[in-house]
Amino acid sequence: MATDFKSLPVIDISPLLLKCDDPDMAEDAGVAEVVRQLDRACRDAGFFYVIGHGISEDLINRVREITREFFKLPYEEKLKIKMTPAAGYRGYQRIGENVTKGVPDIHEAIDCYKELKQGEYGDTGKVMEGPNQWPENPQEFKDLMEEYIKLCIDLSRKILRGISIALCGSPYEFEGKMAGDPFWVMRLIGYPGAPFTNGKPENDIGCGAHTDYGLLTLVNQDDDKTALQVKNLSGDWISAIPIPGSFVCNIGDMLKVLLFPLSPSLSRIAVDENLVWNHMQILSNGIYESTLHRVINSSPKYRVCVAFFYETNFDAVVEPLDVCKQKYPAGRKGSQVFKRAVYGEHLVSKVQTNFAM
Ligand SMILES: O=C(O)CCC(=O)C(=O)O
Ligand SMILES: [Fe+2]
Repeated sequence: MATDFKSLPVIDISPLLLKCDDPDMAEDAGVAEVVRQLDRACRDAGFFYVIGHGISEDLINRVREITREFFKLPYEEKLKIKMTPAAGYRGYQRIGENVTKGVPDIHEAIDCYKELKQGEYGDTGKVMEGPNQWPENPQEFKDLMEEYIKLCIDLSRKILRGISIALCGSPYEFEGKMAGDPFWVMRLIGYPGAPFTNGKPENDIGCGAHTDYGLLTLVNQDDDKTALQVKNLSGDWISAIPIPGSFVCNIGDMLKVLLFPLSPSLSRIAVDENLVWNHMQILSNGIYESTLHRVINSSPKYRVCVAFFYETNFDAVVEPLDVCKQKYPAGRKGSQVFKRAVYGEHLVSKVQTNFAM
């Protein structure tokens, strides 16, 4: 949390989308302005709203509505696509089955992942193999979600071109070996409404404080409940108040890891908050954040959120860039060493510990 932001910036990315297949896009004044705003947002909060993204509001709303219809079905019906290790951790989880830092989260969810070809990534990939489990009811569920996923992949790649220009001038830092064949995760999440006691809502934690572990997340949340909260430097929780038709976008640990040496004492991928950002040839005091956030649905109404996580390639080696290693060979505080992380290994360790099976 780099600053004491009090709200999250709103970025109209339409100028970036117009030019984003042009290798010289960085020279366009409209693109340069979007890049400036993305850079500011990534340094200040790690979170921003995206508008002008080209995905129709109708589709965004329909994706949430069909998810709500599924969660309204009887439990036995939902169990037909139950998530198990044998199903590659794909499918339905009941309330409390997902765990954040040892505490069960008050949500139910369907998890889907990019489908891996058999044997494509050896033993690590094997854990995640298998087709996604789509419900047969509602009928058009699978087709709608597959259409939506394609659009989210495309949009994420384009936003990352803007972030890449902000970091190093080239639009393509997150393509090729790093994220040219990106893994993705989609979580369709339902948070029960808060029960009321003595006229006051009881704030159960829908999703405990965490950072996301990929590159970029696109959150499609209900328009009429404020539940997602983002932590600022002072420790205040700032609400991501819904803006209809927008995505709440946030950067994940992988993006941050690319920029920083890691502490070996941390079991999950996280980095020292105080390190000075030093990327490529550029020296900057800016730090890109993967900011802590949590979800508390204190509304009496059921809340739906569809979170799309755009990741690196499954086998990408994510490690601080060379320039960071040269600058801090033992870590900036002397006690740290550099650690390589293979994204797929990190993911597998997360999915295996995230669920109380
Ligand atoms: O429900 C939300 O608004 C966000 C959920 C979230 O942070 C996550 O699934 O990582
Ligand atoms: Fe998250």
